Amino acid sequence: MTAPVVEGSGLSVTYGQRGHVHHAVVDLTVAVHPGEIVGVTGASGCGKSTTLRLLAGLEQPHAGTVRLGGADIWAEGRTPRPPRPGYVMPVFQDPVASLDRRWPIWRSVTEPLTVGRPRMSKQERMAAAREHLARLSLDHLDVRCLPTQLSGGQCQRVAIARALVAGPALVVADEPTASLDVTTAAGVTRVLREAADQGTALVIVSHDQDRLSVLADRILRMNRGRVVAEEVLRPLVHARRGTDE
Ligand SMILES: Nc1ncnc2c1ncn2[C@@H]1O[C@H](COP(=O)(O)OP(=O)(O)OP(=O)(O)O)[C@@H](O)[C@H]1O
Repeated sequence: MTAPVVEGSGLSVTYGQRGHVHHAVVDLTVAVHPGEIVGVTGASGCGKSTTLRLLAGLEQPHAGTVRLGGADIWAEGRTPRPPRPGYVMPVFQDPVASLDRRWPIWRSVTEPLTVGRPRMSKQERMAAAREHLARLSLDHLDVRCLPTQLSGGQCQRVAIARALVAGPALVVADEPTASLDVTTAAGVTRVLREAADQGTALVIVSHDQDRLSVLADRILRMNRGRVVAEEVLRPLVHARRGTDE
């Protein structure tokens, strides 16, 4: 089996002060491998989004370690050290807030392509944005428009296109299909699965159990900050990708 893309061990996060302490995540251990889709579900407030932020290196745990690409990202203190820029791409719960309001969407979508790669012209970037947005049924959009001119569901798909465009090692997505109708959500599900088939690992938070059952290889159920159940839906995922054949 290949090395995990992300490995969280004994993670705990506590909010509040003495007397009013709230344990948002408690002793959480999880490893996600290339090409694997892990769903995280549970009641509102059980710690799903905090778990995503921990695995993305966006929040420092009060206890435990987070390894991205094998490196302990908090080893040197309060500044996370991911393996490389763009190694992990987040899709936040508020899709409008996750995009820069001043940037036309072609710029947001293709920004990850500008990091450590040959320079692309504006025309090339606009064409790449159109191509990736078309895969998410947004081919009718003018790529020069601003996020403020789009619906929440359209922004969500723009954010997903941005997250996937450069083939990151890991995508963490908070309710990526929440604002979408059934047909559009199915299209997004297909694109996320295709990304996994290309080797990207995904951690998806969702309240939608049916959607997760279709999408995920493994589902973690959380309650009061803890993983209380793990359901393996596709146990042969690593063999399927030929990593241990
Ligand atoms: N910055 C913060 N300060 C204080 N408490 C917080 C903070 N962030 C989260 N919490 C608390 O930690 C707990 C877990 O929050 P989290 O957002 O991870 O839950 P969730 O399962 O994602 O919820 P939802 O499904 O409603 O988005 C909640 O009780 C929340 O109120």
